[in-house]
Amino acid sequence: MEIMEKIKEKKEVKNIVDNNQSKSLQKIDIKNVKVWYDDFNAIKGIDMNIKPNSVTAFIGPSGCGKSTFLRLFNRMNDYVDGFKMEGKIKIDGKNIYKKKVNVEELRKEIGMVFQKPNPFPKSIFENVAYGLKIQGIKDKKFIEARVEKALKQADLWDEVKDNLKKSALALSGGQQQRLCIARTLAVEPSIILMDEPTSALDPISTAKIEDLIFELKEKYTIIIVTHNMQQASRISDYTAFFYLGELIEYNKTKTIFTNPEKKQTENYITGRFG
Ligand SMILES: Nc1ncnc2c1ncn2[C@@H]1O[C@H](COP(=O)(O)OP(=O)(O)OP(=O)(O)O)[C@@H](O)[C@H]1O
Repeated sequence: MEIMEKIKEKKEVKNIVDNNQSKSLQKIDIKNVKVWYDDFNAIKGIDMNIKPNSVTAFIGPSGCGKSTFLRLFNRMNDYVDGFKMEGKIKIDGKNIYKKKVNVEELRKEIGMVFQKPNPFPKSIFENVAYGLKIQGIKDKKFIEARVEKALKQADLWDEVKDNLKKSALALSGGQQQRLCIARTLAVEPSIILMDEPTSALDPISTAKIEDLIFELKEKYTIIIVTHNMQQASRISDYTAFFYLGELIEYNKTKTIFTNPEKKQTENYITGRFG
């Protein structure tokens, strides 16, 4: 091969690698997203990238649009009357609002944990196995192995392994929330959305969930809405501050909490409003 051709070929390979690298730098790519509930403009044109294997905290005063924005990623707002969205959201490079997207498939990739633990009135085992069963998986051994793995990942296995048939409703609030995390993990999503997951829990259960989030980020991309500034600064890598439907500031958590660029961010994190 001529030397010039070899150089050209090397350059092309490098370009492919660079493109792939820049793609893999973002798990979620959000472009000019706007949301309305009927005439009310709840999200006013947000651009943002979320990095894989990281924890991103959404903070901001009540009603600023954090939950609305979070629920865009698993298309949960689709069920809300009067909801309308503009803009693009790509997950792993794919536009999740394209008409042909299978929303059930999308939700396998994106788990969600809510403010109040919401186990089903079923046994501990059935709660964790639920997502696998509705996917049509019947292999008992496979399901048992996944349930055990998910309960271990959620740091609940040791507490429940001898009582898997017990009702999930008999667990404490903190245990129920870890069960809900296990239920989410059992279907092996790549993103976990958490909407104030510890606001109904006592400090010890909160600490357990925070430790868990920290461990889970090795394998998952986690986005957490929180009103607790200490929590955001303890567990997140990146923090996004929202106000009145706009993304005011988004940066490394350390920067947001030690040296924010905007006065509004500083006022919020120091408790001067919100
Ligand atoms: N289903 C809905 N129908 C109409 N308006 C809604 C609906 N859900 C939210 N909104 C409005 O959209 C705005 C953003 O609400 P959202 O719940 O996303 O805010 P938030 O920042 O998560 O608030 P909080 O911290 O109190 O949970 C608010 O003004 C709210 O009243």
